[in-house]
Amino acid sequence: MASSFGAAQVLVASNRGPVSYEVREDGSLHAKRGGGGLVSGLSAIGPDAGALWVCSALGDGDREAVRRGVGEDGVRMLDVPADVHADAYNGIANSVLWFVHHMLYQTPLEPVFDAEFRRQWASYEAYNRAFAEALAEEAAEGAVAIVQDYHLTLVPGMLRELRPDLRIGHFSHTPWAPVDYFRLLPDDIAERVLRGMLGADRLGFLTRRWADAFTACCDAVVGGLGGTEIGVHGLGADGDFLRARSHEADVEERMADLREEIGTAPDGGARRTVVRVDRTELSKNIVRGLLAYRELLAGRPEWRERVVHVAFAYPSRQDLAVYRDYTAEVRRVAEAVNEEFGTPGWTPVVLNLKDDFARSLAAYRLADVALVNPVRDGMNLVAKEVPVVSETGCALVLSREAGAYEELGEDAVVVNPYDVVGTADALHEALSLPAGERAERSKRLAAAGTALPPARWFLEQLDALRG
Ligand SMILES: O=P(O)(O)OC[C@H]1O[C@H](O[C@H]2O[C@H](CO)[C@@H](O)[C@H](O)[C@H]2O)[C@H](O)[C@@H](O)[C@@H]1O
Repeated sequence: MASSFGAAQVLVASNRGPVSYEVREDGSLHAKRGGGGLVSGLSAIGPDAGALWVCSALGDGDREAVRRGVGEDGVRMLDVPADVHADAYNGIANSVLWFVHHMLYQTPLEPVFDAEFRRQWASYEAYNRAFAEALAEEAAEGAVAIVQDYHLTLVPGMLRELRPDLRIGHFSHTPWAPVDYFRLLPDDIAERVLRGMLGADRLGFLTRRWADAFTACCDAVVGGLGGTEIGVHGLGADGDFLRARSHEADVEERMADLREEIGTAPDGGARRTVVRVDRTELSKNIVRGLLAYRELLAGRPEWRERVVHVAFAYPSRQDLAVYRDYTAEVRRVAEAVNEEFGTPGWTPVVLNLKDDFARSLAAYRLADVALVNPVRDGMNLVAKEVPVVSETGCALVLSREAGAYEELGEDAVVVNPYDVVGTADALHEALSLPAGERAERSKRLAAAGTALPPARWFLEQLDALRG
């Protein structure tokens, strides 16, 4: 296949691919774009640029597509048995590795690594092996393979054994846990994860902080990095795409709807908007964000009727009870704020639980303040995207625990994500910034946030990997 990456063939491997399928009532298959920050980042360099993307079939629609031989050029979907995928994805990747790196365990009772965990771990190994074998089969002599994220930590080591001729990279889109937290994992598993990743020639991380944490874990658990190189590549937003997409007709339509829902202040002026857009993900800290907004309205009554919090909490990982419970809590707290403060002409929180990309872009355009307050986050692309699209320039309230803080911290209003009162104060400060200063800061945030757009982010890694 022709590639825009030069002579060597390029392969990418990730759990979630660039496309997923739905079976319609009439039995036809409908393709839609895959979701999440990783996919948005990789889409700019995937099949269209000539890379082969190996990913997993994720649901019945995808499995049906594989069975019918329906697919896109440059994408190979692996039909791993559904129970093996569920154990690997829900069980190990999202309930163990994600929790470790985001430090989400309620440690008096969790984690418990029992026989069930060991059974799921066997599936995680089988799942990783399926990827390694597919990559080994697809790769031409001397090809470059870049493996993505915590779902596939064992692939580099397995692939190295099968195909010593390849250049192998791995990129982590999550934070990396500090040594003491990483060592909650059983010793043999901690070692397997690190040795699996160290099978790569080069490992990439989103920030220096996560790269250093990984190095510290290797020093403590396996005596160092061996010959593996470490690189930092801070994935940025795709400014050109966002600017163009946010002016398409569907976004304009939704702007009109949103403007009506936001309404006008009692003096007839425009209401301010505090916007957040997240998957309903435990690490994103949506509930404390709502409590901070409540605190703002309680402690500074001058903002009542003058501000609306437009919060997007898209469905995520709903197979896991803890995510379903979190979604219910987000809804409960948003309703409680509306009940406590709402008036006939003012809904303080406009909560959106349905996935609608065009509507979130409309909210970006209307944003006066973006609220990004994760307890821990690999990067957080929303922090980088809103300043690019916001029409009047937006202020950014940003958690110091988001990877994006390393690049955007100077022009953001920075918060400790656990401090609800501090976050309420930050919201007040952001809402009160003089228009000129807000616009200036927003311009600098947009420039920093688009400094390494996805295509360059990927090319940078390829160049480094090829030496
Ligand atoms: O595939 P899902 O289980 O639905 O989850 C979606 C993605 O979540 C994580 O995204 C991270 O990657 C982003 C890009 O580098 C980063 O900006 C964000 O802050 C992270 O949370 C996960 O790492 C991906 O593998 C998932 O596909």
